[in-house]
Amino acid sequence: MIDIVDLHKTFGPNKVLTGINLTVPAGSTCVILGGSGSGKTVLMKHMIGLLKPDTGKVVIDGEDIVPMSVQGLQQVRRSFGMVFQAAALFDSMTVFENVAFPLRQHTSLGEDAIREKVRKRLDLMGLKPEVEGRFPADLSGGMRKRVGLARAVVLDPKVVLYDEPTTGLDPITTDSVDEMILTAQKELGVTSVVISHDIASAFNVADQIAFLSKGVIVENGPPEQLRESSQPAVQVFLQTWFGKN
Ligand SMILES: Nc1ncnc2c1ncn2[C@@H]1O[C@H](COP(=O)(O)OP(=O)(O)OP(=O)(O)O)[C@@H](O)[C@H]1O
Repeated sequence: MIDIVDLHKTFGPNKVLTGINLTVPAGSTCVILGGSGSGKTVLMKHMIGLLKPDTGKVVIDGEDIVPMSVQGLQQVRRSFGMVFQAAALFDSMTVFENVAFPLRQHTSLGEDAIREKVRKRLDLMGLKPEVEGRFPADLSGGMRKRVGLARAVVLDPKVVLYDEPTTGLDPITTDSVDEMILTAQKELGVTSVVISHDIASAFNVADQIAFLSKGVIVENGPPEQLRESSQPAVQVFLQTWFGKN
């Protein structure tokens, strides 16, 4: 579904990505792990064409998006759902209107069809119809995340990108966000890319973990492979994490 080939990106003197190769098969979940400033967000922005690489390819569903025009990219972005660290809901809109928003923007569905679709997605994320009329400020952090994911998947995307979805959450809420990511994968068959520095969560949800360090992916494979990695950068990261917990 996603194939990144020899991607390089420099900002002035700062060589952020220096030859990234990454394949994410359709329907699987890839977690991109790495320390602060290692280039995770920059890599994710290339996947939706928000940044253009200096060199390299970003193939999404068989098409290289690097040479695409703005219109072409808009089309490709329709097949992506995004979940941000802060749920990024519209505070002045109800839960229902937040989830309905992409349908109103990008489809010509009638009110009944919109209602049905919104209900289905809220239900999938474990949210009862009673919350539809509430505003984001009245929801817990975990519920806001659920609404954010319901909105991200309302247009039936092929890929969902999660930008540090568990940062700053307590352990129980983190577990429920992990569950939600697994539900979206299982029930909707989406391909997921999760940017994270939360190892516990990465091990919970990943089919594949790619570890980014100094501009390249130094380890890439199932979670067990990361645990047994002999790469110094991975070992330091794991030790720091397990020392902390
Ligand atoms: N638009 C930009 N212009 C210049 N430099 C940038 C830009 N975007 C990112 N960078 C630089 O690229 C490097 C990687 O940043 P990035 O945000 O991808 O890190 P990250 O791994 O996501 O970190 P964190 O976990 O802290 O969010 C940093 O040195 C950052 O300053």
